[in-house]
Amino acid sequence: MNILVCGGAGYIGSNMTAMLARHGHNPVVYDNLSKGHKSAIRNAQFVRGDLADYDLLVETIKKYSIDAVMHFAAFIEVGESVADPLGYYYNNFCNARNLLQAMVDTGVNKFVFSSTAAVYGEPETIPITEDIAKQPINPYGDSKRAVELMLSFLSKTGKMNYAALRYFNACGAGEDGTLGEDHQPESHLIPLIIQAAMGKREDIKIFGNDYPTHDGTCIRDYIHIEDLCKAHLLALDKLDDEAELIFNLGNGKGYSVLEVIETVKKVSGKDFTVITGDRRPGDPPVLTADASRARQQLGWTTDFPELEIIVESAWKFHNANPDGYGD
Ligand SMILES: NC(=O)c1ccc[n+]([C@@H]2O[C@H](COP(=O)([O-])OP(=O)(O)OC[C@H]3O[C@@H](n4cnc5c(N)ncnc54)[C@H](O)[C@@H]3O)[C@@H](O)[C@H]2O)c1
Ligand SMILES: O=c1ccn([C@@H]2O[C@H](COP(=O)(O)OP(=O)(O)O[C@H]3O[C@H](CO)[C@@H](O)[C@H](O)[C@H]3O)[C@@H](O)[C@H]2O)c(=O)[nH]1
Repeated sequence: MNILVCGGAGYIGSNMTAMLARHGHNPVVYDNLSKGHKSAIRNAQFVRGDLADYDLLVETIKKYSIDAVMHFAAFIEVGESVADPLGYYYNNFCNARNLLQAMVDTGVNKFVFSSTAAVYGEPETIPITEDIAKQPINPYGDSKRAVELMLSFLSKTGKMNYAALRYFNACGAGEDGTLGEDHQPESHLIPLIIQAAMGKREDIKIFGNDYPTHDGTCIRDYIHIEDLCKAHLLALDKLDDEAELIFNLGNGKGYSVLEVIETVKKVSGKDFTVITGDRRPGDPPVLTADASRARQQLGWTTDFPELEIIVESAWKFHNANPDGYGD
């Protein structure tokens, strides 16, 4: 299939682009490079453009005879979204609406959407199943939830089949460890700890050690980027017959911040300074996925569920690329 990968220069989108090519698809990356990296696209076809540019979207869809769209392009920082809600609703919701309009107007009716565990807010039950209440507690999660609702209504018109994939914490490096995480600025736990292990930052700060968890630090469900991308291929296949698919994507096993720090110490063989700071606003204590629906309905399996393997792949990437993609 000819697949438009919006946000294909970013962390997850670039891994997806590589996987699509490996599986015989023809990915076309559409990205404004506001956050992504041109070199992460490798030799995939590339259109530099913004999601707000309806005419360029339509032109691109027609030019490359696009059959389906995978949509990764968004702003992704919870804290930033609290400071700039309008910017987040604009890029994550209004621009997604623009993209969907371009698809409907050109007759493209398969859409895979990057959603997030942040749509659940502070869940009352753990592990999280897809059907529990969706009560986002920040503009980032709410902007993603708003797109989900728009997709649900749109699918009922018969004009769009969609999969909303609710990622838990994406991490590690894919494509033989050469496509890793390089966000500017970086806010994600594993790359930040690795920077501390590499001596690129003075320390790692734990955001709160007074949570109701076994060691007081937050628990998250870390999912390897390759396993995450694999689920997109499976979901895409299902969109021939299904109008509406919603899946959690996580391993179902939680690790605390302290356990992640210990794992990086073990994998790297390095010691570094760990300090404890205040809680970060908007952080729920525990987020772990019940992903049995994806396992049952998609036949999804994970190849790299162990945190140590995930951290090893990230460590390898950051050592080989100490300045990330260097741009
Ligand atoms: N990283 C995670 O753990 C995680 C977890 C849950 C959900 N997600 C979702 O997955 C998606 C990808 O995340 P990521 O970590 O790869 O982010 P990323 O920032 O690395 O990639 C996003 C890409 O989209 C591009 N982009 C943003 N706005 C654009 C616009 N208006 N027009 C064109 N291009 C634009 C950026 O340049 C970048 O290349 C996002 O939608 C995010 O919300 C990520
Ligand atoms: O320097 C740091 C950075 C993070 N953390 C903690 O580490 C955990 C993981 O944080 P982070 O890597 O920033 O991920 P999350 O905030 O859990 O969010 C990620 O995972 C969510 C789904 O679970 C997605 O919605 C988001 O897009 C994605 O960034 C959280 O408890 C943070 O408080 C620290 O203690 N110190």
